Amino acid sequence: MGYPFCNDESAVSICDPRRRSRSSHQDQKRRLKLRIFNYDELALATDGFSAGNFLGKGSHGRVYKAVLDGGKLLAAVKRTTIAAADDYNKCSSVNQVDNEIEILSRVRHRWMVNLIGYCVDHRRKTKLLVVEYMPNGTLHDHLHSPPLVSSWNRRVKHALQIAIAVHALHSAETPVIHRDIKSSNILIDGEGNARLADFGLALIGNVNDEHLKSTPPAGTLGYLDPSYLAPADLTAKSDVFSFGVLLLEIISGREAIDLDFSPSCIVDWAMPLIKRGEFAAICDSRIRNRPKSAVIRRLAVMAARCVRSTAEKRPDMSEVVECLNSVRKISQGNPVWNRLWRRSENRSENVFVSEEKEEIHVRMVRGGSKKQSTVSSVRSEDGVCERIVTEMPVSPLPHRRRNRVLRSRSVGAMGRSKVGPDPNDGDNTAVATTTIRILVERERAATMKLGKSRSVGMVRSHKTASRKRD
Ligand SMILES: Nc1ncnc2c1ncn2[C@@H]1O[C@H](COP(=O)(O)OP(=O)(O)OP(=O)(O)O)[C@@H](O)[C@H]1O
Repeated sequence: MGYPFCNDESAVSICDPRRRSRSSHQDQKRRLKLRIFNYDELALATDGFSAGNFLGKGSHGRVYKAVLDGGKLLAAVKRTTIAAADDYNKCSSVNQVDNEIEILSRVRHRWMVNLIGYCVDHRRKTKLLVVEYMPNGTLHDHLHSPPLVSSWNRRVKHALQIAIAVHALHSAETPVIHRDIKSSNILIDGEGNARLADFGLALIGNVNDEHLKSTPPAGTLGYLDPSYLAPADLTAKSDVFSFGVLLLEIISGREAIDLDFSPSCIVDWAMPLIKRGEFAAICDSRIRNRPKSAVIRRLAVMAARCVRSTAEKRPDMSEVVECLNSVRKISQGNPVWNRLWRRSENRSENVFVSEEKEEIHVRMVRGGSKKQSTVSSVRSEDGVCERIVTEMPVSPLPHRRRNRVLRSRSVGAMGRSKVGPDPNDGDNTAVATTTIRILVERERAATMKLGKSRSVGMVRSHKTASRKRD
């Protein structure tokens, strides 16, 4: 496989080989050489892939910390085994690594974990991806592993950074749909910024391109768009759905699927509360400083809009970025912005206008003064209701037994695969919790139908999957 090269621009940069003839000069200028590593160099840099340098394990293989260039460059090396053709799981892993190289060699962004280079060693049947090293764990750790509890400001910043990265991917000259947005695919860099990682399931091209139309649905249960049932259903709005789930996770601090909650699926749990305007009930009570009511309301309504069952009605990522930008300004306490915001809060007309701009058609009913801890209701066309509650009761999230949380794994569809644990995985300790793997056979091009609960997927054939859209 030949991999074209990109430079590092502030926006996403894409090199599409199909466009090379048209803009070869421009392309030439934009290309920057990816490094081709040899195996020994990476073995040395990871101390022989030692346990001390082990960072984690994903569905494609293991990840190690590497010290390169005499200590000047820290990197993460993702190692996958090239296996026999009849090994479904490993084939799928290799396909995902190939896909990740293919996409990351064309796309770069400051809020993404970018590719530095790669190594293919046929003798050892190994492929290695060398990406930027992120020393501060995953967003999943920051949200769900006490004592790390992110502040509201930090959560909003991370949500905005990821929204910007996803928007850049969607709006690139040759768009990219990530298909696996989730908190464990967001890594935190040395400066505390959130970076989007793991492009193993991503697809590059226009949704009408043949290769996109023929790729079976894939993603992670709990984050997967329920309207993405067949290859033809794929649009950028599937990423918007996953981002909405991520936003709910950021607001609430609960997992996308958590059996200690009823309903266990975060969308089904949060939506009724948001519709009733009970924003405090979805807030992560572990954060000491309460969020401004405007912050939590805007975040919750945006999340609710992102997870709407009708894909077309979801906002696009530019709108999400715009909303999160304004939320960030409010949460940071920018005095000018706060003054403007308070003024609009005090005039129902302005609230109407601003919410209408967000395509939620609201009717504002003001009930009493703020001092009296009263509630104002804002009802949208689709039943999403906002209540501006001056005194917000905080109901703590119930105590969670960690082993009741389903750690979501990517549903691979880059190659042939099957349901069940990886038989080649001798070490399951890295995944302490239950792992769900539902894998879709490419040949059968099975479609995934999510029930109304949106949390549990089952595989259906084309014939049986009735695609009811609202
Ligand atoms: N660039 C990196 N820098 C530092 N640590 C990393 C990096 N990439 C991955 N890791 C660590 O390795 C772990 C495994 O990552 P990987 O992307 O392979 O799988 P995953 O996203 O956790 O799972 P899945 O592949 O099923 O989606 C991560 O949880 C993280 O702890």
